[in-house]
Amino acid sequence: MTETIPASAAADLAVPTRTTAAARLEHVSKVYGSGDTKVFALDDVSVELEAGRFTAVMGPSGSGKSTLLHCLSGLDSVTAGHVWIGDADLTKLNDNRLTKLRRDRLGFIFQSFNLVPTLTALENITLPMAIAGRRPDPEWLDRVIDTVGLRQRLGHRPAQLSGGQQQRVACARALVARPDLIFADEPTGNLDSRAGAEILRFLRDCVHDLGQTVVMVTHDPAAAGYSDQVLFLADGHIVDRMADPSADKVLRRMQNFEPTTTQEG
Ligand SMILES: Nc1ncnc2c1ncn2[C@@H]1O[C@H](COP(=O)(O)OP(=O)(O)OP(=O)(O)O)[C@@H](O)[C@H]1O
Repeated sequence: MTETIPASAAADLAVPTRTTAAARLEHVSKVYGSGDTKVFALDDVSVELEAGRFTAVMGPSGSGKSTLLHCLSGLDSVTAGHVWIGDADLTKLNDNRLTKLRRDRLGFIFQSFNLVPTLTALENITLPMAIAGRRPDPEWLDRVIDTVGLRQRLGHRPAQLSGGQQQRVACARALVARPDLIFADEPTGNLDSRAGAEILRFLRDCVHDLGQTVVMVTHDPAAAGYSDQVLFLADGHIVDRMADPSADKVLRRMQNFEPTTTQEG
């Protein structure tokens, strides 16, 4: 037996009703192409992400997971609807204000890390804060470095690091400014299971100890098991929501996955 909430109830749960949201989508659609090639990557999705929670986003390939993350984090524009980060409506911000909001309040961990090849690991980690004219809190910087296991590699350049170590630099870079929200797209995709588990535990601690909010796209039920809740997407809709997931529960849900087109909002 899974403990997932039926899709119809999930729809109700996903409708924005509280004011403590770190982020929310309000009737968001994202359409790619036109005519015969038109794709509704997101189709009238409304969802609220409460502050201080770790949310995993799962679903079949092409269901809209990355699109949801990109729209939610202001990396991509929406075709219709509104996107809120706290009380800021991203669809109303000009490019400069959107860039500033992303820089000051959001952290990103994506599959391609875009480390600067000429900078050391430490310089890469602190670069976004340096650009913003801010200094990292030394204690927090130390904790981040130790947690991601980079203490012995701080002077190395990306080419001198393994793929896993480069990913850990990218994680540290996203975490060091203590952003309100961290958006992660398959953050442990190329890490071995031990290194991946360390990153996931660290993200979970950021949420539970420091009140940060993490939204993570993953295909891995074990990774989703670290989250507080899982949103399941299919065909551009949120079709289910699982509270207090475990890897086993998520795996069973994925195995039984029967995409429906339950409408949100
Ligand atoms: N730039 C684009 N142009 C046209 N169609 C796109 C574009 N980006 C995404 N799509 C389409 O939108 C839908 C959702 O894509 P998205 O990448 O969000 O899915 P996903 O769930 O993240 O998939 P995966 O698990 O394979 O990464 C897919 O049908 C995809 O082909």
